[in-house]
This record gives sequence, C-alpha cells and structure tokens, in this order.
Amino acid sequence: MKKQWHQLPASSVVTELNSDLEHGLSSAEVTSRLSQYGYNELQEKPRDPMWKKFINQFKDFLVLILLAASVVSLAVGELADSLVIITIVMLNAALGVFQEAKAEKALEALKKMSAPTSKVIRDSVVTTIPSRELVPGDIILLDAGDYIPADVRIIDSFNVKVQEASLTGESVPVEKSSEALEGEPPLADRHNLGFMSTVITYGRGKAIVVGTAMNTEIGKIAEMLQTVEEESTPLQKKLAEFGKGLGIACLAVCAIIFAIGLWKGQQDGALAFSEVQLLLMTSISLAVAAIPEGLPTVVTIVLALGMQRMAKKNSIMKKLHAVETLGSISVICSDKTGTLTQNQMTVVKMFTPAKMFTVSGEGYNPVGQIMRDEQPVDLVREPDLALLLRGSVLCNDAQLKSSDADKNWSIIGDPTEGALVVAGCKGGYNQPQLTEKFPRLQEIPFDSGRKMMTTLHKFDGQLRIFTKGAPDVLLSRCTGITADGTSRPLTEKDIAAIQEANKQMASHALRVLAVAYRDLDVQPAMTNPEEVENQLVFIGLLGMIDPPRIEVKDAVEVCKGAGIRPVMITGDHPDTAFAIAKELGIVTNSTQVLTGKELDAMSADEFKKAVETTGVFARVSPEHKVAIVENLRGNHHIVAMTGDGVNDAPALKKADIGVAMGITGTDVTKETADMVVSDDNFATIVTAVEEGRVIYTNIKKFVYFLLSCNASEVLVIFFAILFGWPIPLLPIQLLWVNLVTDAFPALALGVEKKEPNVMRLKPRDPAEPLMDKTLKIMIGVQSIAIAATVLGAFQYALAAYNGDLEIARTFAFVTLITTQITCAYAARSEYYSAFALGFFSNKFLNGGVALSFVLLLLSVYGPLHLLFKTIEPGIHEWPFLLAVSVIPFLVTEFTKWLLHVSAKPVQSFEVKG
Ligand SMILES: Nc1ncnc2c1ncn2[C@@H]1O[C@H](COP(=O)(O)OP(=O)(O)OP(=O)(O)O)[C@@H](O)[C@H]1O
Ligand SMILES: [Ca+2]
Repeated sequence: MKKQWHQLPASSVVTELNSDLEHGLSSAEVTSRLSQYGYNELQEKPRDPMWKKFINQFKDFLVLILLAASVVSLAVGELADSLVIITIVMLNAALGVFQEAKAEKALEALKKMSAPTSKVIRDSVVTTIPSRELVPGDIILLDAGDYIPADVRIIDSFNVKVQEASLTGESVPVEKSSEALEGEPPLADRHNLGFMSTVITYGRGKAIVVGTAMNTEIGKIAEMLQTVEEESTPLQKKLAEFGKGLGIACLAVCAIIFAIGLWKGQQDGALAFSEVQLLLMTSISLAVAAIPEGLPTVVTIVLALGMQRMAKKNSIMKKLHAVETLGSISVICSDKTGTLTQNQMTVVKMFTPAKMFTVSGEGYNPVGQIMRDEQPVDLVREPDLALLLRGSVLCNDAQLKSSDADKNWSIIGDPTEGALVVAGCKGGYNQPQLTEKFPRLQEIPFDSGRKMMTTLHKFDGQLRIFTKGAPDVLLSRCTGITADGTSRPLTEKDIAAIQEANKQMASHALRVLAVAYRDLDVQPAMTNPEEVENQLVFIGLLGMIDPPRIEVKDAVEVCKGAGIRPVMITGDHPDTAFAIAKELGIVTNSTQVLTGKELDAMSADEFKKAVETTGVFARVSPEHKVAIVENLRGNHHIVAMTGDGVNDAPALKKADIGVAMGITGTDVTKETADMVVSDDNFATIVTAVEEGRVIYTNIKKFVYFLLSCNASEVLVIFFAILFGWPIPLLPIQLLWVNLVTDAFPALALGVEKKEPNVMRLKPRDPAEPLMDKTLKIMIGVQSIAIAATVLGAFQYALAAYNGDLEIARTFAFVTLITTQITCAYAARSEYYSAFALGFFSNKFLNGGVALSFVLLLLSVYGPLHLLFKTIEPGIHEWPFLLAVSVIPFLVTEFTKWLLHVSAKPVQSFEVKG
C-alpha cells in the first residue's frame, strides 16, 4: 500500500508531490494543478435562486390579501383595476428582489476583500497569495498567528505550536515537528501534519501542501460549509421590531377607516356593493402602502453601500453591525508602532558600554556611516560595537532586498529587525554571509509578552546564543557586560550608565533595543525561555527612529473635536511613547502616561479611574490590553481597539470594535476583528468613524422621510372618511404613490454626503432611540402638512370643477406625489436647511426625484392615465399644482429652523485628558 504523508520523511513528500523546497512550484505548474484540483475552498450551500426570492416577497400576509381582493374584483368584472393592482404588486416584489440581491452582492464582495492569505514560495520567490489559490505541492511558510490554509506536511518547525480545537476538540496547542511517524496514529497525534483551519499559536516553520479544499480533514467533516447567516445589526433589529409595531398600528387604523366609512355610508342610506368594495380595497391598499416592510432591506443596502465606500478608504468592515457601532465610538485605543508611526525604522544611535555612536543614512538604504565624536569608527578598534552589530544581524528574521535597477531598498519581515540588518550593512556585515558563517541552530521566537527573542549559533567553534529585546527586560537577565572584546561582571554603575543611555534615546522618541549574548557548552532544549534567556552578557543598545505618520496629527485633532479620546497603547518604553504621543497631540503631560507595571500595582478601583485620564499605556502586554478595554467599557465608553500580534485577539474580541491591521496583522486578529484597516493607519480609523456617523444619520433621514410620507397617506384617507368626503385616492393610486416615492428618493437619502458638523458632535449614545424627539416632531409636522395640502387641493378642485371627482382625485394624486418629493429635500438634514445644503449636491436624489416625476407624468398623461383614472392636467392647472407642492416643504424647513434655534448650538467638545 502507498505510504501516507505522515509516514514519509519530509523530503520524500516533496519529491512525491513533484515540488521543490527551494524554488517551490512554477506558475505554469500551479495553473495546471489549479485546473486539476480546483480552488482551495470549502463548498458553501448554494444561495436562494431568484425565483425563490421573488416568491418570498409574497410571504407578506397583507400583500396576499390584496392579491386575493384583486382576484375577487377581477371575478366581479373590475378587470383593468385588478390587473393594474396585480402589476404594481409584482413591480414591488421585483424591486424587493432587486434590493435584496444588491444587498447580498455587496456583502459578498466585502467578504472576498477580507479573505485569508498565505505566504508561499513560487517561482523561487516568497509571495503572498489568497489562500484559495493554493495547490498540492505548494511550499508555504508558517508564522504564529496564521491559520494553516490547507492540509500540510511540516518540513521545518521552529517551536511551531498549533491549536487544533476546531478539528480535534483539544484546546491545548500541539507541538509540531518534521519527523516521519510510524503506523496510523489518530489525527491529534500526527505531529508532522498541519490541518486546514487550525491556528498556529507559536513559532515559525515551513510546510508543503498535501491536500486542499474538500480534500482536507476539515473538508471531510464539514462536507458542506453552511453559509454563515449575516446576523441582523441592532439597528436592523430595532427597525424590524418598530416596523412590526407600526404595521399593527397601520392595520388598526385601516380597520378603523373601513369601519367609519361603513358607518358614515350607512347614515347616508344603504351602501352599494361597489362602494363597500372600494372602501375595502382602499383600506387594504392603504395598509400595503403605509407599512414600511422594505425598511430593513433598505437599511442593509445603505449599510452595505457604506461598507463599500469605506473599503475604498482602506477600512474593511467585517460585520455589518460594526458600521453602526463605529458612529458611537468614544475611545480609540491604538497601537503605536505602524499605526501612529510609519514603521519605517532606522537605527540612528548605538551604545556600547560607556560609548555613544551615531549612524547616518536614511530608511532601509544601507548606505551610511557609524561615527563617534564626529569621526568615522574603525570596527577593529571597537570589538564591542562589532559584536553588537553581528548579534543584531544574527538574531534576526528580516531580510533586506533591493529591486536592483532603481536601488529601491525594502525589507521582508519586521521593520524593527530590518533596521538592524541595515545598521549591520553600514558596519560592513552582510547578512547572508554572516548567517552562513555562524549558522542558526535553534531559536526562541519573539513574543510581545516576553519582549525578547533568542537564537542559538555555532559561533567561532563554540555555542553562543544572542538575545535581543526591550532593554529594561533584557538588562534584568544580564549578569555580565562586554569590555573591549572580553566580558566582566555587571556592576551597579554599569546598569545606571545603560539606563541613562536608554533614557536619553527614548526621550528623543527613539525605539531602543538591547542585545546580549551567552556562551554555552551543551546545546539547550530551547523550549523553556526562562532557562535560556539568563546569565546574559550585555553588549549594547541600538536606538532607532520611527517617525510619526504626518496625517495622524490632524486625525487626533478631529477625534478630540468629535468627543473621541485617542489612547496610545504600546509595548515600547514610556519615554519613547510619550515623546511620540506628545508630538501627535495625544497627550500634553507625562502624568498621562502609565506603564504595565504601574497598572499591575493598582487596585481595581484605581485602575478604573486611571483609564479615564491616561493617554499613553507603555510597556504593556496583551493581557493589559484586555484589562484596559474592560475598564473603559465598564466606564460606559464605546471602545475601538487595534491589534496586530498573535496575542491581541482577546482584546479585540472584548472591544466594541476590534480593529486588525491589514499589513502587519495576523490571520487570527483579522478573523476576530470587526474591522480591518488595510493601510495600518490610525487616520483611517478616524475616517471610518466619520463614515459610520454619516451612514447612521443617513438611515435616520430615509426612515424619517418614508415614515412621514406613509403617515401622510394614512392621514389623507382617515380625515376624508372622518369628514364624510369622497375617498380622495383610489387603491391603484395609493399603491402607485408608494412605489414611486418609496423606492428612489428614499434610497437616495441613504447615500447623502456628510454634513459639515458630523465630526463636531458628541458620539451617539448607542441606547439612544432611532426615533428621537426631534425626529418625532418632524415626522408629525411633515405628515400633517402633506395631508392638509393634499386634502386642500382635493377640496379646491371639487369646488372649482363642479364636484368632478375624477379631476379632484387627480389633484390629490398629483399633489401627494409632488409634496412628497419636495419634502425629500427637507429630509436631507436635521440641522441644515435645504437652501444651505444647495439643491444639487445629491445627484442621486435629483435623479430619484426626476424619475419619480416622470413616473407621475406617465400616470396622468398618455394611455396610462385611463388605467389610473386620472384626467390629464392642462396648462392652467399646473401653476396651482406646483405652487401647493412646496407648502409642506416650507413648513418643514420652518420647523427645522425653529428647532435648530431653540436647540443648543452645535459645538466642539473639550475632551478630558
Ligand atoms: N523583533 C524583536 N526582537 C526583539 N525584541 C523586540 C522585537 N520587536 C520588538 N521588540 C521589543 O519588544 C517591545 C514590545 O514590542 P511589541 O511589538 O509588543 O510592541 P511595540 O511594537 O513596541 O508597540 P505596539 O504595541 O505599539 O506595536 C518593543 O518595545 C521592543 O523593545
Ligand atoms: Ca507591535
């Protein structure tokens, strides 16, 4: 029998799969394998087909009644009427399907955007590709924090530990190795295999893909991945509930209208069957028109469109609800490195016992000089400096690259480490040569809890480890210090001098790393960092500059104006952090800085108070981040928290909005996060908050518009019946109004541009109801104004045209549509008048209004006017019709002005701390 992957040595697996450890697969080979094996994705359940979606639209009870009623009228001979009603209902359903499909598509597109990626060797180079493009035989690199993207056979493992709970249920990470195994151990014990969708929690390694897609262990179990239902957002839930209540109220009102109508009719003598029928159809049509059943779908569309806009501005929202929450954010906790700073490190200072050196040069370009007292140094005379450079180049996973022709230097890996490689180059140490001369035997990878990294080398015929890390941590592990090429015990005086040098660099905003070494007689296991990173000999310090991002300063300013407190959280030294935070305007005073140690010493109460006034948390570990989020939330803040490292996931999960970094972030943080910032930039988060606020107010706008339009329709019929007037609008006319105004102008309001004061208001309280007092007043005023105008026009026409009902209904019909579409302009802002916003600044609204107007003309002119039972208004009627159409708009604008004047002026909020 053919041997299984775990039974073969790694090298045989590579040969078996026709791959190459160094060069990986070629593009041509990948193409052919892709067509053979297909994409590396688990199958999803197919979505509902169009026709099913269409049918679903008719699940609404009322619509069914309406259809039934039309069929009945069809039977009794009202042919044209019933057909028109049925057609309108179909159009409505089609619109519903269209909206749903649009929402679905937008969500789909976003899901693709945040798809996982893998680092793979192809055509001899390391590239990052979407994991779905992996094929068997691909050589991939494994890193802590990544998902294993397919089933793989481990080739190299540097302490790779994998959490396989999703497959085996075992929550303790398993250590992986490359050794071949005998027999048929259970999955959980196949230590040389990695399984799709499990998480690397620690270490680094290399592996070869042996199975993809449904051909993986998880694929075998899952068979078919259920499409994850997008959970409704709080707003959608609120709206759905609200809509239900509104629906019941509408039904009640329509029933009352029907009852009053019957009663009034009875008083005027017996009602004819056709009159009862009209009354019934009117009540049902009114209910159908007035119940805003499409509201949740429109909200989804607006949210999804908003997500697409945000994606163009580098923030990828992973969950719909996050778009809403963004608008309420009151604290943004941000990493320093890369988010507030450029993450373009350059070593500018070096320190070896009692000596300070400066380094010239820019960025990753390895051209520059190491100087002391303005004189270039000779490394032969500075053995400690030479060792410092070699140690920092060897204990390093970054690589320096140049795209030869234009001498554009870049690094692969961690920028901090990249800076060290560059510094090494400036001192004449070429990294590849150095690593060949002193090969790495083992390593303990960096982690932000330990704040150190260690590698073991064969160094001039002996075993030597190099450790680099945060100076304060490293120094506490040192017992010796270098002294002109040899070493001696570390003294208190040495420590003071090192700390002084460290402080000096840090206060100039430099990030400082320390390097140390230790010689060993036997090769240690390197599994327990405590045992190895000990009794070290201090070599020196390297200070590197990481300039703040320029745009962040403005973003911080915007935050403060918007009642949002920016907070820096960093693993770096407090002095470095303070220097940068001060430059960015996050803090002004060093009393606003706290360290992880200080946090540890606090009582729960002190901690809770401290988070209110602290602008910088330095030297913190991922556990501190969790505690900071918890306390801020305990103080009723809505918190956004950024993270990139393996251990940041818990903090991201705890935050109201977890923000993962697109460039430096690990798979796990991206998976946990609600939002991924693709350019790692703090300013992008602020832009997203702004967008979140805009989206929320836009939703408010169209809810307001839709409800006041629908309410006005109910009021028109209600009062007409109450006063014993003829019914001013026919069922088909009501349904048509609903179709014409609900769809286009309302949607256009959902994509309004931002109002000038969005970022000058306080964050919205998430408990605040969508329908606040202002909105309720506005809906009341506007719907009454529309209803009064329509009824006025109806009565005027009755009087002016000798009680001709058809003319009067046409007047009511035209006025209802025109008043509603002019009111859409008033709905564009709660604060600003339509005149201030300008009438042409929302082209979608203008388009929607124009379309509505064309549909209106179609229903009063030409062949359709017969179906809608309207007369064709003449040139003499239009001046009146157009003049009255602006009345409700003006009334609304006036009310807005009154409310605006009486309300507190829009202001800037001073932020504590
Ligand atoms: N590759 C590395 N090797 C050794 N030590 C490192 C390495 N990277 C960082 N350090 C040290 O560990 C400390 C903490 O690093 P960590 O990545 O947790 O936070 P940070 O990058 O400084 O800040 P932020 O949390 O804002 O990104 C650093 O200040 C530095 O002293
Ligand atoms: Ca970091």
